[in-house]
Amino acid sequence: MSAMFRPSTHRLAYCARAYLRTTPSSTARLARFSSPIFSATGSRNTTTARTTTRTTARFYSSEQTPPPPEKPEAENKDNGKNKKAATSAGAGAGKTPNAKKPADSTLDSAAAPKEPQWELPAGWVHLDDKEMTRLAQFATYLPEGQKATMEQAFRNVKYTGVPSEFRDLLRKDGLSVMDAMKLPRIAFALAEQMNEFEKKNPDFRVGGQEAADQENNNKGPTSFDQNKPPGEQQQKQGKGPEGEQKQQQGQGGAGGQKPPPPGKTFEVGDMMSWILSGLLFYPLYRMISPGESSREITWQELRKNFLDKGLVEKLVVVKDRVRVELNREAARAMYPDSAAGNPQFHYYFSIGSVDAFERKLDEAQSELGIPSTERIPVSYATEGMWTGLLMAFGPTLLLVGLLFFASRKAGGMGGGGQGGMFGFGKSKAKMFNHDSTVKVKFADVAGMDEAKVEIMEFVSFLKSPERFQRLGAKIPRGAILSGPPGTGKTLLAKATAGESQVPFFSVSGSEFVEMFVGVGASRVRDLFATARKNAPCIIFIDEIDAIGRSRSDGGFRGGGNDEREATLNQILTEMDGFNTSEQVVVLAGTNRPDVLDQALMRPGRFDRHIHIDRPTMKGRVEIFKVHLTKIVTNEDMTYLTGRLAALTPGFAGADIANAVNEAALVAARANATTVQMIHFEQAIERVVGGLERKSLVLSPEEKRTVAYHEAGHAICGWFFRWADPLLKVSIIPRGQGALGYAQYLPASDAYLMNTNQLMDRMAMTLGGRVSEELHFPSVTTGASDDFKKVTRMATTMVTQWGMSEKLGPLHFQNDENQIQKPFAESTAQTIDAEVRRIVDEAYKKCKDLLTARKKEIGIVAEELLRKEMLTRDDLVRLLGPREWPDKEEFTKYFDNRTPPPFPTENTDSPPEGPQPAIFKEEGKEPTEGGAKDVKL
Ligand SMILES: Nc1ncnc2c1ncn2[C@@H]1O[C@H](COP(=O)(O)OP(=O)(O)OP(=O)(O)O)[C@@H](O)[C@H]1O
Repeated sequence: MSAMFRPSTHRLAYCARAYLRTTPSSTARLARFSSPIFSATGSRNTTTARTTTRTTARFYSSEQTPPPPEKPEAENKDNGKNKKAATSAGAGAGKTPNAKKPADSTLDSAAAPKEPQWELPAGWVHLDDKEMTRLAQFATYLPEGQKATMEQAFRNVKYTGVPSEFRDLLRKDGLSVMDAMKLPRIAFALAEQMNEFEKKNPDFRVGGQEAADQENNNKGPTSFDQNKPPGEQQQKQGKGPEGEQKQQQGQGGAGGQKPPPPGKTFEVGDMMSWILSGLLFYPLYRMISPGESSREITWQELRKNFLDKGLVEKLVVVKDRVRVELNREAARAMYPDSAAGNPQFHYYFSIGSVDAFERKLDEAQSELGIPSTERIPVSYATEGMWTGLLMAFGPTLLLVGLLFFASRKAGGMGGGGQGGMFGFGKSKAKMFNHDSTVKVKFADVAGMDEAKVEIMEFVSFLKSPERFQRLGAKIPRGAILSGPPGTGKTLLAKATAGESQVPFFSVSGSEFVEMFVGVGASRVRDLFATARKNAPCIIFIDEIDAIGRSRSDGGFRGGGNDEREATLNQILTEMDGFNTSEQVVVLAGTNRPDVLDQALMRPGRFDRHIHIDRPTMKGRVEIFKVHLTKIVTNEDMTYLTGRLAALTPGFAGADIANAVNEAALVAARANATTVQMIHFEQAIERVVGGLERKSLVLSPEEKRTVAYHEAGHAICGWFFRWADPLLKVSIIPRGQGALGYAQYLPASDAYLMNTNQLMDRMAMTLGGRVSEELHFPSVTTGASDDFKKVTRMATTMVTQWGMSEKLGPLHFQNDENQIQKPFAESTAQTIDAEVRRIVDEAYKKCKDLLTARKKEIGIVAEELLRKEMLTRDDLVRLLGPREWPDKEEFTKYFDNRTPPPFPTENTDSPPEGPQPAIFKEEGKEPTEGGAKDVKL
């Protein structure tokens, strides 16, 4: 076919070419000539524009009329649907398709409700339609989500204009690295200008305008859309006439960009970062994704798609590749949906040798009948060393530069501590102010009267500072609230804010720690700056040990502390920087006051150290009262709170809150209408001992062993004078690995223990094993945990409590982190010998008692096997009343009262794997200073 029509092809090709060639700098002219046409395309008639453009292109094809444009092979695959659109455009040459509204009229009628008030600043210029199209390309390569926003942001450029240097860049065919470096400056100027514009013309706010666009969607595309290549418009509006029709029916938005929520507006910072990211992203994207700015094609594709259609303007040979320079306007008209019309996009093909390429090109041109004077120019370029280097390292350098820029901004070093461009350095403190007032009051914090008194002073200071200032008193800058977890430190800080009715900034120490060095310090700066603005106020830093650790520890642990130290230094500086009249109080919470840096604790910073310990019996009663108000119960409150407090020695406020809530859950599970004593007891048992594991079925042999083991403990507790009285013993497995469970009621909150109490407790702990020895031919592994406790107790007696005559009143702290023991080898031997002596004594004491009470052990164990659980009353029935008087609280809450029936509850399944310890009694042995943690 091509052979048949060759003469006419030649003629047509010659005409088209003659037109182009006789015009000096054809490309430029063509572009300038076609620009108004494109504008008219947007405004009047798409097909006319395409036809006109096509006549300006070089046609060497074998048909008189331009052939239906085919897409380049590669693109056809990706974008086959576009082919239809292109074909219809080609076939429709000369016809008049549906007209579109003119750009300006659309803008006036739809996008812009009225003419904006705006004067172009000096050095700024308006963009023509072609330049607006180029501008739109900056958004082309952005991710979908950002693209629409970027396009909206650029829409107002029509009015605001751009710096003239930006227009120069837009006119260029490609951006150099130097050009790319100008972009941030331009972006800042542009963003500023656009914000100014929006301020003066609220109707033109990007979000608002978009909402208006959405409303006016039926009326036609916006001026910005019209400036897009026709292909893109077709894509957005649906294909061909149907698409336009749809749009006329008000459905055009369906195929177009997703409109943002109506009324959404952009802040200055938003605008800046959108524009900046768009402008930066574009060249960056182009540099790191060369695959998107160029595509390899074959010689056949070149011929079929470009050469035969007269679209090739020039060929540039670079080593073994040939870059194809197309007539952009013609290419765009022919392939509206492909990248061929994009001036930044290049096709290239590989060649075996330059000679072979030249020969092939000559043959092809001869076949197409192109006279030698009109042949496609071929130039030969060498890419310089710098270009090569830039291509190799440019993307990396740009990325590194951006990261550096971001981290500097993040650290606030360049941003003056304003939180940085991306807000890394902004404090994450939660602010509670008058609107979101902290509702907690001192009445909600129970059982810490001394701590409340201390902190009350801060409240008075914040409420009436003159009372203190009059007398020349300086108010403490801050207080450290320390204590075990869950004792109500955060609660107390909140209550302080709630009582003083001042803003409260709450932040956790760990929130200052980030990957970037300097972020923590920047956040501290930001926090204190915000606090000063909101003074009087309270800052609460929870878990301050995350950043306030002693700096001398740092070196020992090895590197990586720079960030933490910088943050700590910043806190120190900020706290020093307070003016005494500035009403900013800093409270901090920690479980580890011992590790804090001394500089933090010195007067002038956190001058007050408020230690909040686990609550006493009285404290627990009060805390229970606070939490029971949230629960539906008909129990006698005085008795209930007293009994529950007696049952929960060692519980912190959080444990109590949890136990009360658990009781309500247990009651709800049982479909009860109110929460009763049984539910509370069940909940406490659950909290202390873990879930019952009824699914763990023991063999009769094992059960028997467990029963005798537990009976041994119970008998010891019953007959040793200083042991804790037993409350309940059971052989129902509970929690992790505990096959038996005994609950003792410790002698109130014992803060001091004497040697007698310690010896009786150790003997009682060994009771399980001794009972096994007395009743069975061999012993089991079940007593391992008991031994651990006994050994630890004896070691502490010897090394810390000065309870060994041989060693005397010495304290040996054996630090596990230290390789060397802090005592001589002979001392170590003496310690070992003394520990052994004490344990042996306890063992002997236990064995003597249990041998004498072997019969009683049998009675208790058999009853236990029958009933699975025995209460104190059962023991009184079986063994007679206990010889030694019990504590007052014990008799008050546990004697002469019917013991609650043994609660039954849902069970969990046993954990996987072997369980080495088969008996476990809950509770801990006394710590330094007495038996604060006592068994249950
Ligand atoms: N004294 C108390 N009075 C009433 N409720 C308390 C008390 N102490 C703790 N609670 C309860 O325990 C919960 C947790 O307490 P909070 O968070 O204040 O403990 P914390 O000492 O800050 O713990 P951590 O050291 O783990 O941060 C509180 O929300 C409250 O319900």
